Amino acid sequence: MDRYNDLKILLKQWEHSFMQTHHRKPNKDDIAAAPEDTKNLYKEYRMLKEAKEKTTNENAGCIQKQEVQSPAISDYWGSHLNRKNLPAATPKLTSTDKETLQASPQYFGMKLKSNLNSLSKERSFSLKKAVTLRRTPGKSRKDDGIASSALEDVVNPSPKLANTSPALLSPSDQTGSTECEGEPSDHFPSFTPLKMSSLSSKTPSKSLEKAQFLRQSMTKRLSCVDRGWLERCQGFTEASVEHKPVAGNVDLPEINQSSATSEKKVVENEASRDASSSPHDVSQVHAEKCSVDINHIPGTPDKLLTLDRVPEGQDHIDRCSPPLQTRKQVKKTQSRKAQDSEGSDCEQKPVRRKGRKRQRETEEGEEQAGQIESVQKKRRTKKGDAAEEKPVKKGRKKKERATEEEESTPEIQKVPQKSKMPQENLLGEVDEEDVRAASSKKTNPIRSRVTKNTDGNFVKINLKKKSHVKGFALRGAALRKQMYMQKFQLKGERFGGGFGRGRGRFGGFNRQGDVCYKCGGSGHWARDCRGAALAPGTGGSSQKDKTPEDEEEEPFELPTLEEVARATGTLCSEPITVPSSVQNDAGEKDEDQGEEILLNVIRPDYERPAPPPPMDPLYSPREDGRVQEVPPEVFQALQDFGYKSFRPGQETAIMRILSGLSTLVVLSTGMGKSLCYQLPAYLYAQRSKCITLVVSPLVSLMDDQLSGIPSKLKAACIHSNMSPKQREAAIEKVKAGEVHVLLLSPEALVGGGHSGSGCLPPADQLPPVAFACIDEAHCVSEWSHNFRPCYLRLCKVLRDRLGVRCLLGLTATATLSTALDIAHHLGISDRDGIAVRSAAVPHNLQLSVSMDRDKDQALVSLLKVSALVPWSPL
Ligand SMILES: Nc1ncnc2c1ncn2[C@@H]1O[C@H](COP(=O)(O)OP(=O)(O)OP(=O)(O)O)[C@@H](O)[C@H]1O
Repeated sequence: MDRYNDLKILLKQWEHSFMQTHHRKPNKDDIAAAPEDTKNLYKEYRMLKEAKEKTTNENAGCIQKQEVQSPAISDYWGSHLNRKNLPAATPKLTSTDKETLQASPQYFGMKLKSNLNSLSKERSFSLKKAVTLRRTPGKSRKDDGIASSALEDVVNPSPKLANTSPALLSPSDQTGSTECEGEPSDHFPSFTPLKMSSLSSKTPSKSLEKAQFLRQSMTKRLSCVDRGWLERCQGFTEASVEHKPVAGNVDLPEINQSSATSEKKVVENEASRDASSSPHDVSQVHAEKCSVDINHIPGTPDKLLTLDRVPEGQDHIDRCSPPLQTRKQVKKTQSRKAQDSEGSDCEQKPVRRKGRKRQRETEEGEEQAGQIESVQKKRRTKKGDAAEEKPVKKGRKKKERATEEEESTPEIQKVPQKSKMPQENLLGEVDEEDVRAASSKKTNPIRSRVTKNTDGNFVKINLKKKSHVKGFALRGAALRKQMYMQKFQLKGERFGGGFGRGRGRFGGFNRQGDVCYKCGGSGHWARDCRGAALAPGTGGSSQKDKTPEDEEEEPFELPTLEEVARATGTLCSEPITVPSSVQNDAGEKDEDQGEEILLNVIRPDYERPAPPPPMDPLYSPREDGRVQEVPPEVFQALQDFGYKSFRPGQETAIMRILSGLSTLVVLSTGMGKSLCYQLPAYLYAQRSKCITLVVSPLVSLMDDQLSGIPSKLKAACIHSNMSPKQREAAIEKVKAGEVHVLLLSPEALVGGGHSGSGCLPPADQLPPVAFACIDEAHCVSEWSHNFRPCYLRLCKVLRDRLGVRCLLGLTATATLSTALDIAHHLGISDRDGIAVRSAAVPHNLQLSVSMDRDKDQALVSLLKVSALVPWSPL
């Protein structure tokens, strides 16, 4: 080769120099006229070239033959015709090679046409044999589309096959190497991959002899080949010319290594290799079998039957089967496939077949293990099987997903992936380490997911429920109780009182008077008291509750009652004598008699702040207790209010109030009872700074009074519908003396609930109260139809807290007994206190009683009376 290249370089240089001098390429005459050295170089170059071409043709034939013989991995037509084995980038051809290759299909195409008619009459065509070849897996059909056209030429146009008579192929049948010699070297100099260059070791003389024979045989063989098939072969041929290895054909080097030396052995030892049962050699054996069978396919269709005769080779038949079928062929063979059960197996996916093969091998191994190994080893085998089946299943899924990727992946790369799986030996045993590795790969991700879910970072939410709370949450009654207690806690914080249950637990000690009954301290209630109020040893606080700080404190003993009485000067000097009868009855308590005497101390009453002194009346009554005559200023005030004269009862009532005499006014509605407190309030306010309290039971009445009060009077009201700020504002006005009349509810004055205090500030902060008017005074009487308990305490609070001595009761509905009862509460002792008491029924109101059962009809008839007709608005 080196000499050949050197000669080529030298001749190129000479031709280059010739072109520079003559400006044209050298022809034969120029070469003949060249120097002797150049001629010799040309001669030597031609010889070497011719010898090289012949050897390469032989190698190409061998490769084509051997690739046909190794369909276990590629296909019938060899890996060089397999599209998946084509290089990614088609290498470029030289100009001479291109011309040669472009010419060759045309030549053989014309040959094919000319021989078509004559050859078709010579041989018959068996569909059955062709059908056998059509059992091609879809995968192979899809991948090896290049070979499909070639297969069509083999199957359908039987005359073409007839052209390659057994006589011509007899040498190849006899020896595997002789068939390789049928390749033409002239027209396909680069058709043979240069991987076969190792065969160039054959002598050139032998090659020269065989070349002529091969030209004839190969010419005839190629005459039956499709032109398109040959054109598709150009790509691979070009790759061979460029000396680039086939990327996907990994079997080729192995074949090359063995083909030159042991090709015959492969054929001869076929029977002996069938006996080989090694699982690792199974594929190789079947591949060789297929290769042997396929050797006969192009020439003799009868040899196609060998595919069906392969006993174990369903898997390998698929591998050896033609890779591609056209759609027409598929349609034609569908019905035949249904009848042919054997062929149906060939159409199964390779992945599934692979898994079945693995299972079959595993079962065989189990059987062997059961015969040889002990029960303990059987268990190991089962474990190994379980671990092995999982990777197989996993492999199936992966293979389904990445079918195309695996198809393009070389077999060499797949082998190490398979080796990761747990392998079993001939006895069916599985290596435990492999099983652990496989199981760990399978189980680890699952475990990680499980730990992730049970980690606590994720909470399972039931969407059917309307709400979800992580962790413990109160529900139902417990939740309502919690909200209830929280409500009272807020109430205690805001108002300082609230419900008793909420005090100790939720606080509420924001009032100054809230102290513990036991120890007198603040901040806790008596039931929670742990202080020193309890006598030592009584067990108020256990030793466990005592903190070290408590133990360090000095013991404090409460003084006895005697000591307190003596200290305060309230100790009674003379002991109280207990009656004898009581002593006899309680003879058992004689021992404690002395202590009772000592405990008989003067207990001071609760000293309320002294009420302010009552205001002096504007007019003092006469000596006989009657009121004075109406002074002119009173009339003046009446005129100031816009009235010219008093109505009946008003004059007496006003003069009694101005005289400081409590009075009960019982007048009908609309008789002018309001003037009875408005005018005295105005007169008192004219004299000095004071206020008049008007207690009204209803807010509506207060509003009505405020709306109808004379402009001379300044009034304000305090009731429950007002906000605290509004109430405080009204109180501030009262304190400032800007209000003459203060209307308020009895609860606001007396105080509601258990607090015992109303909204009014202490009396010392208020202006002096001239008098108090109780509207709807019948509410005071328990016999009234509208009794309100606060009214019972009303007069007491007015007297005791505010120092009110003059009370005015106003009511429109009070019988005599009720009036007397009201007068009793108001402190009206004299009968004249009920100064004004009009008729219960006004004079302009006539009462009548109807005994009719049909009340509605009686009312209608009454309204139709002539006397009521003018009062129709009624
Ligand atoms: N001396 C008077 N002269 C003229 N009109 C008066 C006099 N006194 C009161 N009135 C008028 O009588 C009407 C009723 O007065 P008032 O509301 O005081 O009656 P009342 O007895 O208080 O009624 P009620 O029982 O509904 O409170 C008012 O419009 C008032 O202006």
